[in-house]
Amino acid sequence: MSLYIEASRIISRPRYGGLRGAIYSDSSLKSRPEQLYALIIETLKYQEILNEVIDRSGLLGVERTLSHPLALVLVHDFLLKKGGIATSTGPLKESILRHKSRLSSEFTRAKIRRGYATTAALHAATVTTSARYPRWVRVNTLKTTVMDILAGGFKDYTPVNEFQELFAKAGEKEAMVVYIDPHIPNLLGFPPSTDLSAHPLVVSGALFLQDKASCFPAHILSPPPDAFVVDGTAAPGNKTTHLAAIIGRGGSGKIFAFEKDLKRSKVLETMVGKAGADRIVEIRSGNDFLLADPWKEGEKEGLEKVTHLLLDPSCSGSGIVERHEYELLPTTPRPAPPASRTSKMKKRKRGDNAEVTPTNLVSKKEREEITKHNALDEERLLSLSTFQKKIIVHAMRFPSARRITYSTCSVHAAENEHVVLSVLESDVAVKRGWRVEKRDENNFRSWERRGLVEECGGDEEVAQGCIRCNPWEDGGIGFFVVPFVRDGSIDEPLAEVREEVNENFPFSTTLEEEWGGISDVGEDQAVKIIDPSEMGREGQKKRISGKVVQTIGGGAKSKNKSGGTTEYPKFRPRRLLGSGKK
Ligand SMILES: C[S@@+](CC[C@H](N)C(=O)[O-])C[C@H]1O[C@@H](n2cnc3c(N)ncnc32)[C@H](O)[C@@H]1O
Repeated sequence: MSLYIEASRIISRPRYGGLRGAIYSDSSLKSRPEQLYALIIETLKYQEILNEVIDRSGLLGVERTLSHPLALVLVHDFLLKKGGIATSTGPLKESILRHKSRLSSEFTRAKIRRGYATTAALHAATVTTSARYPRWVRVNTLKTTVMDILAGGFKDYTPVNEFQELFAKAGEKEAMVVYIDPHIPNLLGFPPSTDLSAHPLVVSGALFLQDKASCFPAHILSPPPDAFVVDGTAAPGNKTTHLAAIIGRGGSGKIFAFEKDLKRSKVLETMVGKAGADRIVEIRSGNDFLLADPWKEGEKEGLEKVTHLLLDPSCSGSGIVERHEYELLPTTPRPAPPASRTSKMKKRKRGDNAEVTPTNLVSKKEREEITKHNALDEERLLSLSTFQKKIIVHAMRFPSARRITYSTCSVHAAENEHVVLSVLESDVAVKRGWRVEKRDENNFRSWERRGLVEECGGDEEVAQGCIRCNPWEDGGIGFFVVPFVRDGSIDEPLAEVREEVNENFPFSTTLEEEWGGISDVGEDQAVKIIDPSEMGREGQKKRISGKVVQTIGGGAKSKNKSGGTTEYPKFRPRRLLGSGKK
């Protein structure tokens, strides 16, 4: 499939998150992802002027095989890319080259109407005016203060009241302005094109380039100076270092930063060092948080005392968008073919007038690939959310835990609200009294965008407790955070909770150990699956004759102790977990 057809297919289909995610996760694409990304991002950046050229040239009225998105990407490369359209021949290229003088002259007129004598002038203006969210900078209070920053290196910057004032107006350059964020203490916004990556204060770790939404979790978790804190999934360390700044140097608090990946642990170490937070953060390099055992001998003065946990696990990243990224703007309907040009057009059969969409240009095999890809997407989301739930449920078992934040840079409810609902139903949440903190109970009540009620099964209170951030319009990437709290008044005896940890985490146990000898409850007695999405390798929960039973999922495989693979039979009960009363 041509680069142009793939590009037009991507820009015309609904996208809930970032372009990079949409391209890199689509295994059905044949074009090089970087080439596709560059073509789409550049086309959409210039779409307003390109649309004007396409409209005024009457291209779509004549070339009936071109859809609007397909025309956009082709006209972009024809007019704006050095070297022009990226194929030597072919009907698509011909459909543009037939109109080359008209397109070129309309482009010149469109530039002049905007006051640009040259294409270079158009480029320069577009780079500054196309950015859609600020350059956010977190002031690291372990090293400096906002006052010092604004009175020192950034004294020439004038404060503005709204972050939108950081953006350049059409035809103007970005101004030297700064925005002091009202939601996150010590967060500053600069004009989008401000490049601070090599700034001495960034290099020294006094400033961190961190998106606004990425600062929500640590701020909402808000551990006091003497708190013992876990960051369960820490690298590269934005939130760990933010937590360290909140705890501060003066207190006796401590952060245990878990990172499973050894390479990423190195990045975390560098970041923590740069932040001046080594004395506050204990890095558990290459450690899987799911295996962290707060009851282990040696954790009496460590994990056992942890009250606050920040969980920002791997997710689909569907909320990640970039400053210069745009979506396809709606356009006017395709014009009727002009009478004077019909003679130049190929004779068309009756009923041939329907718009040719990129999908029509896709072969049957390619359509099948797209369907397969969509199924894979769903499978990927399911496996991510299974992992996300597991990590929250594990944190909820920590004996002294009182407060947890869970966050993702995903816009999918499957990784956000649905995960919240599911963990609230888990045994450990019910037994230990975990709930979603109410909107008016924490320091983030003034943030307007909350969880989606319809994705919270209509539960307004849970939805209001969740926090969402929409890509671009809220000043950055798409994000989700929820604070869970418990007051400890309905604690299960710790011994019982601990037993569940041990029961649930030997993925490498033998089948006999997993079954625990309870094999007398047959499949036909299962009446209700309580939470099918919890079915990881360890199986499903079912309500069987009034009991909640953990069973083993059909066909699931796991590594066993002797290094081989165990394939589980279908729905055999593993062990009784409780009375089933909720
Ligand atoms: C979304 S990133 C975290 C970003 C980080 N919070 C920040 O703000 O810089 C998720 C990280 O969790 C790590 N991870 C995934 N599963 C883990 C596990 N079971 N235990 C510890 N770390 C894990 C990944 O390697 C990855 O580095």
